[in-house]
Amino acid sequence: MLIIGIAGGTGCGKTTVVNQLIEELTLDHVGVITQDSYYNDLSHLSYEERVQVNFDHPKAIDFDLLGEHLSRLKQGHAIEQPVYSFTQHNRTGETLMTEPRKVMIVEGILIMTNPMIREMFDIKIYVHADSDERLIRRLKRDINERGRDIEEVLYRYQTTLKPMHDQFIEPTKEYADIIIPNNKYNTVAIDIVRTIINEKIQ
Ligand SMILES: Nc1ncnc2c1ncn2[C@@H]1O[C@H](COP(=O)(O)OP(=O)(O)O)[C@@H](O)[C@H]1O
Ligand SMILES: Nc1ccn([C@@H]2O[C@H](COP(=O)(O)O)[C@@H](O)[C@H]2O)c(=O)n1
Repeated sequence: MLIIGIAGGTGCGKTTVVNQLIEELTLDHVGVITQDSYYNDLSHLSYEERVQVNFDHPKAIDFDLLGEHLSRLKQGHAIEQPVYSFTQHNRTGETLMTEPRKVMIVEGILIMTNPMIREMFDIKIYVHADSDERLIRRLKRDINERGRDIEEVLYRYQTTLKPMHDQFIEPTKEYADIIIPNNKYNTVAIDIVRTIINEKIQ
């Protein structure tokens, strides 16, 4: 199994890159794990308390569960990936059965901050977009798709998102084997990574 980690700041286009990569591939060969599924279970907190959580700090992620799931997939077992709700700020209680594939893609802002998880990646990719571009994309996406308003996004950006990006996420760029510049759609980089994946699944 080839495990590809795709990191980068919020709004840089990780999910879009993953969708572009798998577009022309047979889903029997490629599987996707998203870091969002591994936000800590916050069922012990009220909604008001969950809203206050810093979701951009590595401590917000259940890396033990993510590591356990990746190990099980590597051993050829299916896993139950938790389903996450951005409106509830919590896991939904549902799971998505995820089968092992020849290529597993793991994407998320913080996945390369954890040494144990980082070690599990055969290829590490960092998607880069400038911070103003990322903020614009995040505003549009969170308002349209994640039930947020402009005040919420900007408050989160100033209080946690930007400082955590600078402290934890941007420094993981140094671990990357490949950096994809993504201020504009980058079809050349997508083709290169897809070629690598295709070689593996031949
Ligand atoms: N290269 C790009 N140019 C313009 N918009 C983009 C680009 N890549 C992604 N987007 C848009 O930006 C938003 C955030 O992208 P997404 O892939 O969800 O980022 P991430 O998963 O890194 O947070 C989405 O609405 C997506 O359509
Ligand atoms: N309840 C939550 C959990 C996370 N976030 C934000 O999501 C961002 C990571 O996801 P991307 O798809 O943008 O990579 C991260 O910056 C968190 O602030 C949230 O808003 N609410």
